[in-house]
Amino acid sequence: MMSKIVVRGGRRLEGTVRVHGAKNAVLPILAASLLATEGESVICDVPLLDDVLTIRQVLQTLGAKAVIGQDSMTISAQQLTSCEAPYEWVSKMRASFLVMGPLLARLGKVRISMPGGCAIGTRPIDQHLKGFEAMGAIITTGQGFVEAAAPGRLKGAKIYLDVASVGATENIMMAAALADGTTMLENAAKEPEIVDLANYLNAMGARIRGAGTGLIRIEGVNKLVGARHNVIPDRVEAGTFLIAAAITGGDVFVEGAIADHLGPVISKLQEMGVKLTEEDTGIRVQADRALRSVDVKTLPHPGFPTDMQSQMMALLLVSEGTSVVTETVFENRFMHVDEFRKMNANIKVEGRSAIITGGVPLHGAKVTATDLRAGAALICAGLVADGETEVGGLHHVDRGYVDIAGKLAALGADIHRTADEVEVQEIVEPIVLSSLRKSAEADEVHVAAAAASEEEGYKAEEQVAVEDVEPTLA
Ligand SMILES: CC(=O)N[C@H]1[C@@H](OP(=O)(O)OP(=O)(O)OC[C@H]2O[C@@H](n3ccc(=O)[nH]c3=O)[C@H](O)[C@@H]2O)O[C@H](CO)[C@@H](O)[C@@H]1O
Ligand SMILES: C=C(OP(=O)(O)O)C(=O)O
Repeated sequence: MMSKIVVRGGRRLEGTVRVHGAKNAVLPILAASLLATEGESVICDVPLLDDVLTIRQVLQTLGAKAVIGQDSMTISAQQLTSCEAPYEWVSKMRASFLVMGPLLARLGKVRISMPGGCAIGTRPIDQHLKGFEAMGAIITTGQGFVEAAAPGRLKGAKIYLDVASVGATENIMMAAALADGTTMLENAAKEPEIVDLANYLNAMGARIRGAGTGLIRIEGVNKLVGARHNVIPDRVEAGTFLIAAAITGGDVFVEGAIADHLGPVISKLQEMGVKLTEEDTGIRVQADRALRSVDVKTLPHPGFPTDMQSQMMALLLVSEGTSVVTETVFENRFMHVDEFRKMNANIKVEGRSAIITGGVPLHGAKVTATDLRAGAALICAGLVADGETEVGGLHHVDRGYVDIAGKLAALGADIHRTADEVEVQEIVEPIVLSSLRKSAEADEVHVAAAAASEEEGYKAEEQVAVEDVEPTLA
């Protein structure tokens, strides 16, 4: 039996919840660690998510060491043994494609599976490839793979992105950090995770200016070395808890939430009548009266984040009046609408907009997370629905939330996760790692064991430098 999260609605959330490190920051940061030819990188505040375990597998497949510690990961990438990122991992998680820039810059060649589309949209990679080509890479695609070679070295270039893509900005920034000459990246994405990646790359010895604005200047350097870095708190997880608290009329302190990263979410919640107070170490959310409906349009940062759209929709379901939610970033990010309807929600979709008639009572139902944020949104709706809501499809939720049920239960929600027999039997390593999620004490024991067995593995295994390996590219 696949596990489910079971919520019984009606409890008001109260207390403090701590936000983990940001999934969307740690994934590119771990990919960027491949650029270090000397020294180790120690990445702190690493959330132990399934996506993090996936990128770790990718790094290991390429020959890097990636040892999990207590909320941290230590990466040594001095000797890479492969330039190929296989289908197995890239198909599992699109962000695996972020190793393309580092591998191309570092090794001059890469073979990587095409990430393909996913539930929320087709998600092309044309802007990533356009950037690499402008830097002199020769790219061929076929049989589900992208192969690229940069004879000599990548060259700095002026690159204009047709869409301000987060992933393309990150991939190009990482490649340009080791290129010959200066890259000017125009219409770059401005998300806080891009600033975090640039800070890490600069700590490794890169020369990047302007991250967080639409124009990023990257002066290529000859060498990057391992560095220590603390990942920023997860603004989407923080925003999810702001909404979970607000939907129950609760009073919660979201520790680690950074108001600057949550501007549009905070503004919309305030328009609705939610009280938010910025404190030194986080944000307090209080919602003690009926909420007003608002219209929301998703946009690239600093606009309203698409990753908060479904959670916001859950809150709009319980507010008075009619709201229009328009999704402009992904063409297919309304799959949660049908699931909300199972809970009695009144939503009409017209093209890229969803029209929500709020204030209709929600009823518990069996629903499925259609993507990661949809899962979080359904859990939020379950917190106020009458009766029991059973949320399945938790493999999506586990990609991006560390123990969401445990955190909500600690705030007073009536919520639990059922055991997960099939997944536990099928996935060997994540068993150890998911048990790490259970308690801080267990964490220490298992982390020590995992690290020790890994160290032994390294000793036993003969390391082969990538230069000694037959090129895998045609
Ligand atoms: C791991 C990670 O950080 N994921 C985030 C990242 O995804 P990701 O980096 O994949 O998202 P992008 O910013 O690239 O995508 C935004 C839009 O640009 C389009 N596009 C993108 C690349 C390209 O080469 N061509 C193109 O047309 C996409 O199809 C999409 O419509 O940003 C998204 C938008 O904020 C978030 O929802 C994801 O949570
Ligand atoms: C869409 C998301 O992630 P990804 O880009 O990894 O699919 C998300 O975090 O909501």
